Amino acid sequence: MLLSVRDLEVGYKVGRRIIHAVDGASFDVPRGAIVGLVGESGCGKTTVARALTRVIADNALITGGQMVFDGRDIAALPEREMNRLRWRDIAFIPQSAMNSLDPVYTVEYQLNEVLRRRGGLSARQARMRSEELFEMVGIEPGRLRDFPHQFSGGMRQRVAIALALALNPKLIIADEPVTALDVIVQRQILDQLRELQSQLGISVILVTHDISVVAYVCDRVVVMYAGRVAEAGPMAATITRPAHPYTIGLRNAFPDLQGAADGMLVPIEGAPPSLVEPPPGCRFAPRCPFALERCRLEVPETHVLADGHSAACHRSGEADMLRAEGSKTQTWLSA
Ligand SMILES: Nc1ncnc2c1ncn2[C@@H]1O[C@H](COP(=O)(O)OP(=O)(O)OP(=O)(O)O)[C@@H](O)[C@H]1O
Repeated sequence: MLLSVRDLEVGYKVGRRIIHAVDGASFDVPRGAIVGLVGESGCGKTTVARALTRVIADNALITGGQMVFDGRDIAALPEREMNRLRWRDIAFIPQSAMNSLDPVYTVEYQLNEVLRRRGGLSARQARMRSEELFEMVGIEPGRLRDFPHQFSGGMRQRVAIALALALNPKLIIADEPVTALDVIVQRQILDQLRELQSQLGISVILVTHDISVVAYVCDRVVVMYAGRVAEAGPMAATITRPAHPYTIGLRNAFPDLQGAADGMLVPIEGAPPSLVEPPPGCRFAPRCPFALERCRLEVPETHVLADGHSAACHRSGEADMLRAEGSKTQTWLSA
């Protein structure tokens, strides 16, 4: 396993309150796999992604858990060692990657910053590597001297991928890499990411709210809800045989996916709970059509359903019924 996250807790201090943005999240990233971290806005995906690089907001605090990357716990590494890990071992493509390229400098200058300052390459080596990287992501090397605004959105995303690949990391974390792009360009970028990932044997964590992106490109999926992992497993098994009502509901919100409710778009009514004072039991219980009294009171354990597939639901033993009922529109309308 390249990365094992266990019981991760990250909070944000706002005044005298703590927002428990990630509250006991556990998941694994195998070597050479693309893992989708999926869930609706505010569930803590970006917080997890940033905790993994330890580039977190000033008011954020990692308060518990482990993130064992290649045998070392990121949470416990001194900042100096962590800094050595960034770009070289773990590269992060932030959510606003397309706009985060500095408009004042050419793309080559920005690649040089990573290659020379971080990687210690000579000017000549950096030039050669930049050309190689551009070829890898399908951009004509002659365009290295262009400024970010001279590239289209999709091309800028490719540049961001080239930048992430610069020092041959073992893991790339990409936060919503295709969200702002139209569907055709999305597919091209995802195809490219997949191709590079398999060529180079790296692992990718792809953060997205869009489960159809996960279905298109990921090997595994981790479904987050309100700061916790609801369900995790191999992509095909989790999408076709989800066992957590939230995953079933999420699938219904993307009607193109196989198994979605009557082929119609059915949103999950309501909103996620407060992360300042989350409900005591299952966090999805207030919106769950299958919730029992117990669900409102007791935090569900994570149940292993099959090899590498698990769900944190008191009723995961009744998964066949949950799937059958959960794929009916009516179930969600009357919740
Ligand atoms: N710097 C911050 N200070 C206070 N609260 C924050 C901060 N950053 C994030 N949060 C809160 O933490 C929770 C998790 O946010 P996070 O950005 O990780 O979610 P997300 O699933 O990535 O959502 P999105 O897709 O909208 O970015 C949210 O309730 C959010 O409002």
